[in-house]
Amino acid sequence: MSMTDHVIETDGLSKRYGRKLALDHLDLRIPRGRIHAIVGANGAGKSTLFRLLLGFLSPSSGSARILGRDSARLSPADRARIGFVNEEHTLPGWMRVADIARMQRREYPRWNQRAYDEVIGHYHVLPEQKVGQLSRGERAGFNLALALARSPELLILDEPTLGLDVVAKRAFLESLMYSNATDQCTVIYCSHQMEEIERVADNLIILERGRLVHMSAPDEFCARVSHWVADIPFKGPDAADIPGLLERQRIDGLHHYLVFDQDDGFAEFLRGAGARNVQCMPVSLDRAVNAFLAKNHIAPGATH
Ligand SMILES: Nc1ncnc2c1ncn2[C@@H]1O[C@H](COP(=O)(O)OP(=O)(O)OP(=O)(O)O)[C@@H](O)[C@H]1O
Repeated sequence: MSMTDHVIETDGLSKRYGRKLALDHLDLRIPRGRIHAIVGANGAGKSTLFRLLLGFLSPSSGSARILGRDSARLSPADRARIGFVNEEHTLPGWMRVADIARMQRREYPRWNQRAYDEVIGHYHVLPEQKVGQLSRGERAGFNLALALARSPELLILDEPTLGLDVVAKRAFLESLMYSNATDQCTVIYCSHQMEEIERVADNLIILERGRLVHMSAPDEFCARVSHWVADIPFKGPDAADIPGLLERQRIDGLHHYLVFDQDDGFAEFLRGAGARNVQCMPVSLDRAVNAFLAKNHIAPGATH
């Protein structure tokens, strides 16, 4: 482990695919412990970042370290400290659940049977079932049970609930959140599902076109976005004049504004623009992140 105790450290990390710059001088530091969510629009560079961190791709420039090791030179022993679950859940369909668990128990010296039993206990998975017979949700749970039982120091979950129904998503999140095994490791959770992130994440990391644009606790981020409703006759102020504007809409004759980093001064601004009634409302994380991502030209400095 490095002196700084960051599980992930990138310095000026860039990845270019031909003319496309997928990661753009990314400086990211993720501290050890807790659950960190990485979010970003499609194509923001999340999968590229994971591939670079795990050494499956080489950077165009800059460097990446994972658990204090250079990503480009990970040994099998380093890899054994890292768990990775994605939506593909690639296990041989013809093998039985019990046989895979037995094989992994032998293969991984830090195997934690209690963690395995605890997580798999959330699912109706029978040991004699073949992987190919499991439902998508059961397969996701089985993968999570295996990943946590290997006692990783770092567990990367890349869209692990993609394609699962609401019940299966909830089962997955609960088995993750209530597992004692997660106390011992740092979890990186990558998802487009904000309600999941709201429930599990301690830290929210937002990537936009290969750059880090925000990092803070999710509720701190939410508190910086506010929703204002104003009763303004006629068309209201021009978008270019509205401070911190992320999104605006006109619904039933009322003007709705989602704005970033605005305080009571914004009410004054709206009154100055002719508003008779002004109301401010809190915003869900889903709404806040999506409005933030939809608005390209506002990119506040990342907070560490
Ligand atoms: N092998 C490749 N060749 C060319 N361009 C690529 C390649 N892989 C990714 N890209 C481009 O790099 C950018 C980042 O892609 P990446 O898959 O890392 O994004 P992402 O954030 O994981 O997206 P999503 O949320 O859709 O999975 C995208 O614009 C994509 O088109």
